[in-house]
Amino acid sequence: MSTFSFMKRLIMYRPGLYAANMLAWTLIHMAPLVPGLVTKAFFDQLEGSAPVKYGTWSIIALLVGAALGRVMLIVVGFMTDVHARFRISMLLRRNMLEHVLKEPGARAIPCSPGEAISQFRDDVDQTEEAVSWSVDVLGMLGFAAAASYILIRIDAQMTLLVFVPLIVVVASAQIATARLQKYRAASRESTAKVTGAISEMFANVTAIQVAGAEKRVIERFKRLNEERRRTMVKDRLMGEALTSVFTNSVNLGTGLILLLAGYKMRGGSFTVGDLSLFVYYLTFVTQLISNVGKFMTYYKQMTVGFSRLTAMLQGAPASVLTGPKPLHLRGRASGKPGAAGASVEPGGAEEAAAAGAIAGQAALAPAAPSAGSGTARIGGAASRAGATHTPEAAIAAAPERRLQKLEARGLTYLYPETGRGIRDVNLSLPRGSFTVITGMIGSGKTTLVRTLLGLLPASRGEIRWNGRIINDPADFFIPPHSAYTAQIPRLYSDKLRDNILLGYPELGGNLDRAIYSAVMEDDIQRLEHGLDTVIGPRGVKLSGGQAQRTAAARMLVREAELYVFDDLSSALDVETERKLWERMFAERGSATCLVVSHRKAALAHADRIIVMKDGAVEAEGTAAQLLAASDSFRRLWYGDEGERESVER
Ligand SMILES: Nc1ncnc2c1ncn2[C@@H]1O[C@H](COP(=O)(O)OP(=O)(O)OP(=O)(O)O)[C@@H](O)[C@H]1O
Repeated sequence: MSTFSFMKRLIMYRPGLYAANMLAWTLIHMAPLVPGLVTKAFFDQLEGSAPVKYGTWSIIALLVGAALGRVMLIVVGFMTDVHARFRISMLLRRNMLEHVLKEPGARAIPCSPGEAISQFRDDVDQTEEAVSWSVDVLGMLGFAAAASYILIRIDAQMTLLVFVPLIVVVASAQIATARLQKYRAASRESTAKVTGAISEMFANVTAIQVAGAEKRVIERFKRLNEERRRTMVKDRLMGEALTSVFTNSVNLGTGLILLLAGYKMRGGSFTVGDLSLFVYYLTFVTQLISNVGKFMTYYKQMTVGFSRLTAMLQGAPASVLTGPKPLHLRGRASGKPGAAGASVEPGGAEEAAAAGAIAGQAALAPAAPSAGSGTARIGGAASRAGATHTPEAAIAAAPERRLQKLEARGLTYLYPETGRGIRDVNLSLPRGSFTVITGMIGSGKTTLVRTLLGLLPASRGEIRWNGRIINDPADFFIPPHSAYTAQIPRLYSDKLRDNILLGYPELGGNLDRAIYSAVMEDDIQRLEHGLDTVIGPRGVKLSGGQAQRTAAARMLVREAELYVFDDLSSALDVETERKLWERMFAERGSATCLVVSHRKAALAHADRIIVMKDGAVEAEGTAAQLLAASDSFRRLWYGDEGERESVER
């Protein structure tokens, strides 16, 4: 899609509002024609070169009326402009957010969160600016045409002599703004590098101290600052030079008019009224040229912004950005389907999606009403409490959706950046089974569970739930079908309770049970305000183990058929981990578990262990079978904590 079509589609989102805005601004730009002519008539009367048509008071009334009229037009113009701008930027942000929330959670954005935020803010603002300035073009050209016609009729030679050089000066200055843009971009980039370096330093104080790297870090910081100083000086110098050209070109033009007018007035071919009209229109013509230049600059910036916004779509068509959608949130209260309106904590799309914080229960919509006995679950309070509004009610109402068997065949996902990932993985999880995926670092364990859950887009393979192919795993693998705890917990600066519930209803003791299963009851007692303790940005007030168990409790509070843990126990001590698995086994009922772990406490409980190597399944079986058959497994088993546990299962 070209930038022009992009702009056209944005305009067509609210064509009536755009037309009203354009009408208002055309009138605003054309309005100065009137006071110019009134002033000319006034001076011509005074001079006696024109018959007296209006008294002094009539002329004052006309001028005041014209000024008031323009003020009112400007008020209307600002109102239409604000409305039009808001709709354009909100449509873009809404559509982008909806797209990001629909993308596989682990690759929802193709850049860092900071860059994505800057695109949501700056690129959208630039687009809004360009579309908003496009309404001025008609009025500015209209004024230029009318003013030129009037002035040429008075004195064609003088019009040419004064306006042509002026147009050349201002237009050249406008062309120079391209260079200004370059300098501005460079100064912004160098500022971003300096702030980036500061945030990296603050985030890595310990690493810098441990490596004794203070001197090198400061040297680098100095270099970045020096680069910033140079780019900022260029930027400011160019900016000030251009401003002075724009400001002084009016004075220059006025000087030229005075020189020529004096000469012509002596010859009697030029009146004082003509002089006033030339001087009056001169200001507006200069403004006009500079405004046309501004529009061209904004248009260029929009082209850059548009390509960055399109890159955010990761291959989806650019028309996604401009799809006409309602902006209001009516009918989108939390808990209802609809991704864009749902409240999702920033930065945690993957975990929030998997934990069911996004209210996307669309996959369950056509649930057939039929009776079914509830199954025992860790977080099963909701259905026991008869809370029919919870997602679990959907499973209760549609027992055929209860997991009997989950299968994956030929599952493949390779990261575009490294070409590594997983290849042709087969998996079969019967109801109630406890399967552990294990393997060396980088063998593909996380990639496998993420691809299975739709958090990464599989390039090949199929996933079947009770034999039925799941086409959109990202929409399907959410509670009550499945709940997931990611390897790195994403916590928010909020109360511990809200971090666990993430908007889920607290019903019939489900929270207490989840806390117990996640072995958190003692930690909560030790916290100053218990569950109401605010845990700080990213949960900094919690230890690594507490953060992981909070994430586990978040998963366990949701009733699900399948629980997926990605290396849940990596920050837990042996005793806490033992308790956690014991409680899981006692509480999970018939729920199915898929666990990434290399720890014996999990491996020893497993019905089936899958050993991953270089992105493929290397061996499968129980711990006893694998200890006999797999070298890799023996290394993992005996390499763990130095324990020598016997295999009891
Ligand atoms: N975001 C990414 N971009 C590119 N390559 C990646 C990315 N994440 C993982 N990989 C690569 O994919 C392969 C599998 O990684 P994965 O994280 O699935 O392994 P893992 O077995 O879960 O490792 P760990 O035990 O450290 O969690 C590795 O070779 C890794 O380098």
